This record gives sequence, structure tokens and C-alpha cells, in this order.
Amino acid sequence: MSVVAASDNGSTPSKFDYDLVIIGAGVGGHGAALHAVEKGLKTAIIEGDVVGGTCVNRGCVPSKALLAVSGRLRELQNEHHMKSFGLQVAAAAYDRQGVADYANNLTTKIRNNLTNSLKALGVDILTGFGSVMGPQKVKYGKDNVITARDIIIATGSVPFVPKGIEVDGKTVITSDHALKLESVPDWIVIVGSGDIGLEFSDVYTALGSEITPATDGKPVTIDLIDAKTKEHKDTLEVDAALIATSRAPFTTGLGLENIKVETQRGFIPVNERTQVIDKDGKLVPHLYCIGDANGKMMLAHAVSAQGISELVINDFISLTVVEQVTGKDHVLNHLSIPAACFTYPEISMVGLTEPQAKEKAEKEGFQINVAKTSFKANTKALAENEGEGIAKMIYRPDTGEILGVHIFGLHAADLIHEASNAMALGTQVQDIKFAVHAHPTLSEVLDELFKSAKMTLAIGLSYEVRCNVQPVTKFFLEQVDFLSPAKEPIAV
Ligand SMILES: Cc1cc2nc3c(=O)[nH]c(=O)nc-3n(C[C@H](O)[C@H](O)[C@H](O)COP(=O)(O)OP(=O)(O)OC[C@H]3O[C@@H](n4cnc5c(N)ncnc54)[C@H](O)[C@@H]3O)c2cc1C
Repeated sequence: MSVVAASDNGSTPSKFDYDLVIIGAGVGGHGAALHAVEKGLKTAIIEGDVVGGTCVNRGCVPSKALLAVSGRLRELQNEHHMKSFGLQVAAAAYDRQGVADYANNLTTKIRNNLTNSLKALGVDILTGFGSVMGPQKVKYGKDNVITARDIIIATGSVPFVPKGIEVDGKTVITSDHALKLESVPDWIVIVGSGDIGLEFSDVYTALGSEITPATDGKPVTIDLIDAKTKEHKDTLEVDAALIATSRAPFTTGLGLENIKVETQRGFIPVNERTQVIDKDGKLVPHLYCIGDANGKMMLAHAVSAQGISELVINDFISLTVVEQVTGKDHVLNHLSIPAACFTYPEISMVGLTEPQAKEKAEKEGFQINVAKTSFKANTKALAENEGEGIAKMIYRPDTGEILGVHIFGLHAADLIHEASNAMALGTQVQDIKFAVHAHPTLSEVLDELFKSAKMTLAIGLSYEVRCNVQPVTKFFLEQVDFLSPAKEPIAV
């Protein structure tokens, strides 16, 4: 590696220290680095803090550890639920520090795994704050400059705190603080009801906090102002407030002005292939931005998918001639990426909501149908005494295209993948309904959903997808319809 003076700026280097340099070792940077090395690229990753980024250190991992513990506690404390199983449980309690340690230990373990995997594969981990100095040139730490054929920015995001709110880390906190579980306030207000706010409300309620507001003499005062009229509605006095009002991209100090890139509300503009776009609308050669910093979809698995997207890697390969590019142009379909909220019960979704699908249908001139099933009829859910839940699918009855699936119920976050994979692979309802599901499993909720869809053939015949509509049968149905138009669905 050559380390040159920081003042050596601007011109395009003729040979490079690395094939690929990634700024930020969160899930996005980590995933991209592993795949780049797999493809034979000499790769470095620059990290200003600790490997693993938000997901591992301040996001998915510790929050899911806390949810796992609090979920168990909630179940054990639910006497009615336990009795229905014929179980008697002595008063369940918890040790706050023990719960905090559990989450922290898991974080450390996964962070170490990630760091070791990078080292084992020969990725250089360069420590320090990174910035782009010019085309294919990056600075990190105090004065170290390296060159790279390609650069990926994967600098992620930080909690967004609206103006006027002062975070002190003790009584007014963000998710960064809350995940350490240094206290369990009696009365806490969660500002923001996105997935982070909802998940923390699950954790705190299970651990005994009161999420609704509060009595006098408390350290935190919250004024409720009507967002539209600005009229003062109420004042709450509580022990603590968790500010969970979304995330802001972490893109300051990245030297974007050196490559004529202007952020949009802090996000780095990219095209559908995550190539960075400059202020004149032109692509910046050899520069990509993945993950929360581009704002396309602020979820760990979406970030990883962007990082390992074949297009990005193929592009590097073609440049480094490690392999021949097969000409595959893979653009990640963000609509097929599932999202989940790990509350009790879980919520998951993929694709369009019903209003979004309606809008698209009106614009493009097609019909949509909605199918619904309940967990109440699912044997496994009933055996678990968890029959509360629904699944819903929005689809095109003329083509069988699945437009969106939403699930609310036990293990919804796991169940969604059958739908998201179907959408990613373009599988249609009339095909997936033949897939066989083991009994008794929760996956039968989706099986029922697919089977309950009602299709309409192009010539106007309705039939239930429950029948075996292979191409020959379809043809037969069409003939029947042609000879003697049927008004009622025909079940075969
Ligand atoms: C409480 C919480 C729970 C979440 N739960 C889930 C979940 O269940 N499922 C899910 O899919 N997503 C979840 N997320 C979102 C998920 O964590 C993020 O989408 C994901 O971590 C983004 O990855 P990233 O690689 O883009 O950025 P990050 O993970 O934020 O990583 C960016 C890295 O870049 C480093 N960095 C930044 N700037 C520089 C610089 N200039 N130089 C050097 N290093 C730099 C940072 O230190 C950081 O390590 C959660 C988030 C939070 C906050």
C-alpha cells in the first residue's frame, strides 16, 4: 500500500493500491468486502468506529436479544396463557444487568465473528475516519491516502433527533442508549411509532415500564403540539423519553464536494445500480454508495443485498479482469425485499400496500384482488395457543402477479419469505399454490392464502385457484366459456 501526502489531490491515479476500498464496516460494507474478496479483488475496508456498524452494535442484534428475553418474560408472566397449557409458573422476574449483559455479549460475539471473517479472508481493515479526496482516492485517519479502482461508500446512519429535543443519554435517549438497558424507567414516552419505537415499546412493557404518560414531578416534560395547527394539546411529565423518530444518513465529512456530489436530505443520490450521481446528474465513475447512506431501504438485509449485488461485483470483475463478465445485469428489485417488525405478535410485509396497489392499478389499467387468511384455522398456531393473526395478499387476478403480502401473527417475520421469494422470482399465484407445505406448520397460513386467490382468465371466466389449472385445463375452461359463457366460478 502506498501512503501519500494528503495534499496530493484531484488527479486520477494510474495504478491502484486496491481494487476496492469500502468506507464503513457495517453490514453493507462487510458483505460487499467478503464478496469482493471471493471474486479475487484486493480489498480494504475503512472503519472509524467498530466493525459491524449499526446492525451489530446498536441495532438488529442487541434489539433482537432484548426482544427475545422480554418475549419470554411476557409469556412466563401471562398466567392465563400458561394455565391454558396446564402449566404453573412461579412468579417470573428478571435481573436488569443480566438482560443487558445478554444483549451486550451477543453483540460482542457477532462483532468478533465479523471482524475475524474479514481478517481471515485477507481484507485489510484500516482504522480511522474515511473521506473521498478525489476520483479513486480516499483519505483515512489523520493523513493516510490510498487509491482504489473502485470505491463503495457504506457509512450508514445515526438516530434522527428533531430540533428542540435535547438528548442527554440518561432521561432523554435514542435507541443507541436504550439498547444498553442501563435503566428500565417506570414511565417512559416513546416518540415515534416506526419499527424501532414499536419494538422498544414491546421490550419496555414486558420489563415493566408504563409506556402511556404519566404523573407530576417527573424529570422529562413533553409538550404535545398539533403538527398541523401548532396548537398546544397536552403536557406529559415522565421519567424518560426515547426518541425513535427515524434515522438520518451519516454522510457529513465524506469529502463529497471533491467529486461534485450534493446530498439530498443527507442521502447520497444513486441510480438503481447504486452508482453515485453528481450534482449535474452524471454518474461518478467508480463510485458506489450502498446501505442506509443512500436511503433506498434502511434495512440490514436490503443493505447486504445492495452490497453483494452482482452488478456491482461484476462491474469490478470486468475492470479487474478476474473473471469474464457474463453480461448479467442484475438490478435489485427493492419491492421484493421483505420488512419485519419484531413485536408481539410479529408484523411483516413485502411489496405494495393495498392503497399503493390500487393507485398502480388505476394508473396502469388493471384489476387487483385481495385474499386473506387467519391464523385461527392453522393447527400449529392453535397448538401454540397463538391463533391471533392474519395474512393478506394483494394480487392481479388476470396474471396471478403477487403485488404485496402482509402478515401479522406468530413468526410473521419468518413466514414472509415464501412470498418475497415468489415475488423476487416472478412466481405467480396459480403456480405457487401447488407448492406443498408440511403439516402442521405455520407456513400453511401462506399456503391457504395462495390457494384462496381467485383468478380471472383473460376472456372473463372466473375460477378458483383451488382447482388444478394446468395449461391444458385452462384451455378447456376457455373453450367451455366460449361455448357457454359461465357466470359462476367453475371449480374442477
Ligand atoms: C434499534 C435498531 C434496530 C434495527 N433492527 C433491524 C432489524 O431487525 N432488521 C433490519 O433489517 N434492520 C434493522 N435495523 C436497521 C439496520 O441496522 C441498518 O439498516 C443497517 O445497519 C445499515 O447498514 P449500513 O452498512 O448501511 O450502515 P451501518 O450499519 O450504520 O454501518 C456504517 C459504518 O460506517 C462507519 N462509518 C461511518 N462514516 C464513516 C467514515 N466517514 N469513515 C469510516 N467509517 C465510517 C460507522 O462507524 C459504521 O460502522 C435496525 C436499526 C436500529 C437502529
